[in-house]
Amino acid sequence: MLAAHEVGYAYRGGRPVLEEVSVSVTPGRGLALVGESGAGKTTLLRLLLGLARPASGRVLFDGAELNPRDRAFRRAVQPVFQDPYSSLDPRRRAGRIVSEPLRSLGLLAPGSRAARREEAAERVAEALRSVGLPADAARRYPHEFSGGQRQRVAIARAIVSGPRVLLADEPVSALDVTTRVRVVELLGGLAETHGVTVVVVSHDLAVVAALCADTAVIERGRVVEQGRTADVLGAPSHPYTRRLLDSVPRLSRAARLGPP
Ligand SMILES: Nc1ncnc2c1ncn2[C@@H]1O[C@H](COP(=O)(O)OP(=O)(O)OP(=O)(O)O)[C@@H](O)[C@H]1O
Repeated sequence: MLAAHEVGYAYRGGRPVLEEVSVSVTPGRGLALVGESGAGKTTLLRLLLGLARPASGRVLFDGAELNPRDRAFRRAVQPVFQDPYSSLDPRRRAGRIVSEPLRSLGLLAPGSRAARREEAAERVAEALRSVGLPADAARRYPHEFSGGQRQRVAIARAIVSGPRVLLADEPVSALDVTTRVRVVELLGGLAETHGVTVVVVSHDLAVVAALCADTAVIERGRVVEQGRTADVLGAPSHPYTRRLLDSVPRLSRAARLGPP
């Protein structure tokens, strides 16, 4: 459905950030991209979103070279960003924010202005319901929601067009722990009920295990290990993955004990 085939990428004048990276998204199987900070995960997500073009290799959507202007692609592949504070326009009501993809992708049936507005309102209400927000949330501005609710608004905007893939970059890392669990459950539920496949960048391996059947481990711009999440995290074959897993108990122990 969506794949990177031996892609390479470098930011202007810099060293390569990705080298010969191949990953593919299989319908119904969430894919996690994990690796240390700076490994290139976000850059890979940007290539899969068509926000940047690979310097070498190819990004394919439904078997053909990805064209970011292709409406079918823009409808099918939607982003969810890390920080719902900065990804939602503070001057617009949630209803307007969530309906934006319907307008920009021309998904409203042709008809009178009033009929289109009514259709948009119905589809927005349905998307808001799907993410567990009341329909009257449409009238509120982003600052009138909690962080978790704001991320739900962002997810409603991502699903309103009926996408096949959600590309989510650290979708819950800006949230507190309890809210995080709820939003992960929401994403997992949407994957089942709406048939969307999630591609998630996360440093939280619990999130990865909950959402993704497959995992690719990236170290300094290269995929060093990939396969079923249960295998990759359960019995890692690459020393880098083992180090990544080893750092988890250390981190949670440190968090429990607090500063020395
Ligand atoms: N706009 C940019 N211009 C130049 N270099 C960049 C830019 N964005 C990222 N980089 C560099 O590219 C490399 C990969 O960054 P990227 O954000 O893809 O990593 P990441 O694995 O997502 O890291 P993190 O987990 O910290 O978000 C890093 O060395 C980073 O410094």
